[in-house]
Amino acid sequence: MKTLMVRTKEREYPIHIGPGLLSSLPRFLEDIGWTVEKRLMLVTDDQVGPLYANRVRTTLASKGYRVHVATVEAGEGAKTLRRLEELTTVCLRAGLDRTGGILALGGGVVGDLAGFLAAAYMRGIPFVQLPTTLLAHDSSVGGKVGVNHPLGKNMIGAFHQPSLVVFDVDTLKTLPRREVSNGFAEVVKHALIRDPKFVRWLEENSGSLMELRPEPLTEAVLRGCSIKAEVVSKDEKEAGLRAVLNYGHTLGHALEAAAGYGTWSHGEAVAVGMVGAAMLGEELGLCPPLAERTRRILKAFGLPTRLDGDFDDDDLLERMRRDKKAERGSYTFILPRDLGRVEIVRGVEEEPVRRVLRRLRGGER
Ligand SMILES: NC(=O)c1ccc[n+]([C@@H]2O[C@H](COP(=O)([O-])OP(=O)(O)OC[C@H]3O[C@@H](n4cnc5c(N)ncnc54)[C@H](O)[C@@H]3O)[C@@H](O)[C@H]2O)c1
Ligand SMILES: O=C(O)C(=O)C[C@@H](O)[C@H](O)[C@H](O)COP(=O)(O)O
Ligand SMILES: [Zn+2]
Repeated sequence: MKTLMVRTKEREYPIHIGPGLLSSLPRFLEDIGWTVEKRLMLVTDDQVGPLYANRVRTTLASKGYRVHVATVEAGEGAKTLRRLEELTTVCLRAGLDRTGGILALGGGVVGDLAGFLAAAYMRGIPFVQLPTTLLAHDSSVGGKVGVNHPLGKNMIGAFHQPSLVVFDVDTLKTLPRREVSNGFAEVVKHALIRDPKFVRWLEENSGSLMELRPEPLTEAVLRGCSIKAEVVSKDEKEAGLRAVLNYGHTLGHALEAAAGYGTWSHGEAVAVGMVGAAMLGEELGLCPPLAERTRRILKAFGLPTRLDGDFDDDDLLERMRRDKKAERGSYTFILPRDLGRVEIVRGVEEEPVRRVLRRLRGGER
């Protein structure tokens, strides 16, 4: 097992990464001071629940914890205010009070939703992230929690740091292949924004990583989590630096919402968004040619790199102007300066963005 720490101004918490860790959950909870008196609400989805929820509940119950389980439907469609209200009802009926805690067992959807429940329930109770997707090496760390709005991704949310993250990499064995690719989009993102050596390592090891070979897989999760933890520790509330974690997301979020949440996975949309960001960096003369290399690495992880589908450019542009990073309706992007180095760029003109949308539709598949 490897442990990383996230250290913000107000708190610090561990991220444990390794195989078989769910069975040690009672010990990890004890380490952060959660006693058996703490009533727990385990939130999961209807795909993850049948695989892991019973095991987690039984492990905790055997040590004396009282654990309620709340299940939402699998997929992005569950990240809504409606589900938040329903989960609140479940918590109230179960008698959860301010001494209680939430466990988020699942991918980024469950993590964001249950984390927001924890942020809002009785104005805030603690929660623990138990990520089960590769993508969730990103979403479980850093405390961005929330739900979607029809007009934009994650438009309603909060910063609420977990008290603990336990990433049992054995859970990745049951991931469908599309979800493996989905998760690698954020791993590649972490490399592209911060670490050229990690980019080269991913290029060299894409084959064994896609086969989920335990050693390189754990290494990839660790390196991705380390980059996330380092950035969040320096800028918890996105005053500046943290925005680099949004590489590929200005277009990515617009695609997810425009296609209808859940049509494109988050990682697929971010993959196309990162190719677009590299193209935009090239168009604006900010970086050496990077779009083709970005495309190649993402393709090696089975990700899309083109804008296929019935998207209306004006609609996408409007959505990108509404992005959370935007100020006074101008386009803001995270753009590359070089391999492994990006920066926030405000006030981008519309014409180069339109050219990029056209470029993303052309070229080889
Ligand atoms: N808060 C953050 O910092 C942050 C970071 C990145 C992404 N996100 C959010 O995360 C969400 C995407 O997360 P995701 O890709 O994990 O999606 P997800 O939670 O929908 O999981 C993807 C699918 O895999 C299934 N699944 C999960 N674990 C499984 C397992 N071990 N075995 C078999 N099936 C399993 C789920 O039921 C679901 O159908 C998006 O809403 C995105 O906005 C948040
Ligand atoms: O943690 C962050 O900061 C990120 O930007 C990580 C992203 O991968 C993630 O998708 C996040 O939810 C996006 O945040 P948002 O503020 O753009 O909604
Ligand atoms: Zn993301």
